Amino acid sequence: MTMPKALTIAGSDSSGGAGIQADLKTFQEHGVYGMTALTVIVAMDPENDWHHQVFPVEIETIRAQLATIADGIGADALKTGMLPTVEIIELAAHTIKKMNNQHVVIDPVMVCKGADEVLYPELADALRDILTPLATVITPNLFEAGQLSGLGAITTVDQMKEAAAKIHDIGAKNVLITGGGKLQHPYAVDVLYDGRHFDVLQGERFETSYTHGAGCTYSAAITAQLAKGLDVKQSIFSAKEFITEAIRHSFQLNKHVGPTNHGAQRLFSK
Ligand SMILES: Nc1ncnc2c1ncn2[C@@H]1O[C@H](COP(=O)(O)OP(=O)(O)O)[C@@H](O)[C@H]1O
Ligand SMILES: Cc1ncc(COP(=O)(O)O)c(C=O)c1O
Ligand SMILES: [Mg+2]
Repeated sequence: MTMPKALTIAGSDSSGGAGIQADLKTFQEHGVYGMTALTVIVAMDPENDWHHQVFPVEIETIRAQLATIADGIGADALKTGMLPTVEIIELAAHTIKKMNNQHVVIDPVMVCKGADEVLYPELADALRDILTPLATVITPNLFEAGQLSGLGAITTVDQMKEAAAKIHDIGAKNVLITGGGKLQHPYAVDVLYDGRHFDVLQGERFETSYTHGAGCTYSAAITAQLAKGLDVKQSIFSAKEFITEAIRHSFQLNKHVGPTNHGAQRLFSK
């Protein structure tokens, strides 16, 4: 048999809800064979209020992992997650161009939920200039969309549309800005712009702080559906249902963090 294959170029979240762990669990839920190039390891300090500690992987180690897939296997779709240095962003971009993949999902991770601070402020420019033009779909959250578009704080759906148009101008084919729990709105609103139309996706919104890894899970679900051959809109609409169920059934891990439930659609949907 053959299986659709997806690659994620992303970081490890030791707590298991976000990063490469979220990506692999989500690929698996979709029946997609997941492969990885690990860029950074994130650990959380239990003695220091769950402070995020970030350990980048050596560039040569990342290069070797990417060669394994780019030169040795191939992938039907790929996504990026946390990329902790400009050099690593450049390497990811170089590999994406070399692979000439039709389905490239860029999750321009600049912040970790829970930590809520910019991990590497100097990376915003590199994510905008180097990776954004390569995206079939880019999935910034509100903060990241403000950085990429140059609009700063985004607080309304109209501003999400304005930011999406600006990010499309930078070269991303489809821009999906996630409003999530941060936007003051009765629904969990995401705005999609393909250069012609705006789609406003309204999902059921849950009053919960257990949304760790939501963005990773959402972008991985889009990647998995693209790998399976769905078109961009179908992939995004399906992924929105997947993340809504994952948040409906999210749970507490400890007093600091609650991840989305990657298996929720399989476990609880009728
Ligand atoms: N409280 C919530 N209830 C329902 N959906 C949510 C909630 N928070 C986030 N989402 C959805 O989860 C997906 C990921 O968005 P977001 O949380 O903004 O990403 P990130 O984790 O990158 O900050 C989006 O579809 C968003 O609308
Ligand atoms: C390795 C890694 N990637 C990405 C993220 C971003 O997670 P989210 O999906 O909540 O935006 C985190 C957050 O902790 C992380 O540790
Ligand atoms: Mg995110």
